[in-house]
Amino acid sequence: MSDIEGRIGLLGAGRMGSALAQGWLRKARGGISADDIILIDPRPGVGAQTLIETRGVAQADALTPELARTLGTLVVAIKPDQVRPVLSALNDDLPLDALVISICAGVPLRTLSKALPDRPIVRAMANTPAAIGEGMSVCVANPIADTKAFEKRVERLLKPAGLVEWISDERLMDAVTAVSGSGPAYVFLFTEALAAAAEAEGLPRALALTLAKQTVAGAGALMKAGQGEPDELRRAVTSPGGATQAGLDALMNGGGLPGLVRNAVSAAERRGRKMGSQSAGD
Ligand SMILES: NC(=O)C1=CN([C@@H]2O[C@H](COP(=O)(O)OP(=O)(O)OC[C@H]3O[C@@H](n4cnc5c(N)ncnc54)[C@H](O)[C@@H]3O)[C@@H](O)[C@H]2O)C=CC1
Ligand SMILES: O=C(O)[C@@H]1CCC=N1
Repeated sequence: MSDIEGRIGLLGAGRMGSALAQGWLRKARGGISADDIILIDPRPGVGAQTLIETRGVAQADALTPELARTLGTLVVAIKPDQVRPVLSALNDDLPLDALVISICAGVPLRTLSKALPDRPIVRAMANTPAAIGEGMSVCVANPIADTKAFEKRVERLLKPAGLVEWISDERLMDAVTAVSGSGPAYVFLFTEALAAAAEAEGLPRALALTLAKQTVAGAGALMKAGQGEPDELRRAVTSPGGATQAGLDALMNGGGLPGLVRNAVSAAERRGRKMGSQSAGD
């Protein structure tokens, strides 16, 4: 065991839960060790299954009262509509000082606090690049968890999976979800579209996919390396009157890509907000 406070139960080890657990255990000598974690899921996802088989991470089919009593931290990564009934059933057994972190989209702190009253609860939005330590998590705490000590505990859990930011206005969480939670899907769709366009121009399918993937990954790595802000990096590729300019003009045409992205983020934000009011029973 490492110096993590108590055992970490990960409730729901599907696609996002697996990515988080992989992020936690990415470094052989990271802050969290395999012994610290129990994956609670009757059908763990592929990534979680690999951790069970290769790293000896413990697994349970259900969060029983006996298991709940052993937890220092509960990370909730089940589907949003299951959160309220599943957590309410734990109320008598989860220790009052156990830290609860929910990464469920559109599940507000008030829903979590109704299910598990008087506990430190943090609502976070993560994303799947967490699996390789390149995730983005944004957190908001309820009043009980709003202390430096809890902030440190949360960061010890989420920093091995990537960057961590805090907000104090929970209403921004649906916008966060629409940008960094859903964002990897937008980037993958762009990559698919780039590969399809490459193929349409006559490149063989395998080469088209390699060019699209490496271009998106390389551009991301350049931004991450701090070689300039996105607009500067774009200008560095764009020779006046050259090929890139012609391509960008087509992308910007009639509102083009920026308008599409604006609509996508706005639609995702609205969906998150609707899920939130449904889950809170508003
Ligand atoms: N997939 C993503 O990129 C992101 C997902 N999220 C949130 O993470 C949560 C999970 O999403 P995904 O991983 O995509 O879904 P998923 O369907 O891949 O995983 C859900 C897992 O929960 C398990 N499960 C269901 N009921 C359970 C129970 N009572 N006890 C234990 N395990 C149970 C299922 O067997 C499944 O493995 C959602 O609330 C979602 O909003 C948040 C950020 C990003
Ligand atoms: O699609 C969803 O609702 C979740 C939240 C962000 C990514 N996946």
